[in-house]
Amino acid sequence: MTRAFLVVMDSVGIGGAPDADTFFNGDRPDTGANTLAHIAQACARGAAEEGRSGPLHLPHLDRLGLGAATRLASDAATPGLAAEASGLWGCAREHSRGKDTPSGHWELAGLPVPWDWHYFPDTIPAFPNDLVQAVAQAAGSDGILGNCHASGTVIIDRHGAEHMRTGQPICYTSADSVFQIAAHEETFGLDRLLALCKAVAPRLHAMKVGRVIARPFVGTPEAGFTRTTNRKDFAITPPAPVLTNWAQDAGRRVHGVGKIGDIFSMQGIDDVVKGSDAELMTHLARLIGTAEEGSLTFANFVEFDSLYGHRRDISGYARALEWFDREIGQILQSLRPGDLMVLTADHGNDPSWSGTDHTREQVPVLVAGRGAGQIGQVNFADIAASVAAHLAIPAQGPGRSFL
Ligand SMILES: O=P(O)(O)O[C@H]1O[C@H](CO)[C@@H](O)[C@H]1O
Ligand SMILES: [Mn+2]
Ligand SMILES: [Mn+2]
Repeated sequence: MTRAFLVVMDSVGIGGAPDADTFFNGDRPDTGANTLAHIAQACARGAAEEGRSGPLHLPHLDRLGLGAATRLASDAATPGLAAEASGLWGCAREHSRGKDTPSGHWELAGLPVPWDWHYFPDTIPAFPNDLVQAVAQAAGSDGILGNCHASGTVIIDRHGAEHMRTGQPICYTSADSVFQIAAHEETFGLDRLLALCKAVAPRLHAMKVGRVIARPFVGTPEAGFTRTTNRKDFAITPPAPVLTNWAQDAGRRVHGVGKIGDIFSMQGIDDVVKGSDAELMTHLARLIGTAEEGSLTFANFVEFDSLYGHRRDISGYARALEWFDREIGQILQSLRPGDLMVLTADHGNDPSWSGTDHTREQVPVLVAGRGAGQIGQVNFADIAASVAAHLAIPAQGPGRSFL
């Protein structure tokens, strides 16, 4: 028996999506967006010097094949990433018509999204009146604030004081199929915010809006507002069994790390640990020591995306990558013979791009524990099929194992 660790570096895209021209940030198509390459290029020209310095330094990921995968996906220059790949490496493309976290993760888990998500228009108001009424009623408020496309940090600065005064929830969306509700943890109440999201989620899911996201924050108008780690996503349940179900149905343990539980509505998942990425890394290290033979551990590290990609913070993103690389270097050393670790991503979020939304990109597929070589260009669902093949459990859906 062997174990599998599937680790998603949220939004670490490597460019080259063949359908990038059909996805947008505002009016600009995502053609040419390349999260990893553009960060590497900014670092190399000294344009990412906050809290770090010089060329992007990712020796462990690069040795697994990150630079090689990026050049395969997109032909982009990857200064600083020039190692001879010693892992099994390739790049993967997504087929679902969404560049969001659930679309990416479901497809990585073997299930391309079988429908078109509902997106709210980039207009003010963004939400239909009946939805606004329903949300206000569920919140027990006179109305809602926001009602537009926005960045989550900008909108709490804009409406935080009024929200504290009126008790109206701040509702906003993005280029993703999301309905996000921001509210103050103390004046509005965290439990009340979670209950509100849970109450309105079925209505939004029925519209094929992928997620209702609770966005709690703290602070004051004078000192400013900060979001907390108590974010919670209420996502549509995957409409068919995915990798986690395949494993559980075969009698295997399935451990979730980070937002995996939310993304899959806990389908097929035995237990989940949550926290900051630093805390999640500690949990992942612990699981490398304790995960049962034959088990699947599925982890998501979200801060690349939430703290740096959406904020268009190139230095911050580079710092996060360099931190992750150091940590994963340690983790790779503690894998046991027979263990498989796959490092990949769910979409891009190029911090050098315009707008604040995800970018349609291919993702890296970096495999430790199964020798060296080139996988080439594969599909997201092939990752699920490969993990299933490694665990010797039956797979479903369109994926084909590359192992
Ligand atoms: O700007 P914030 O609130 O971080 O929102 C981002 O987070 C959402 C979920 O990942 C995305 O759809 C994007 O809107
Ligand atoms: Mn994501
Ligand atoms: Mn995101």
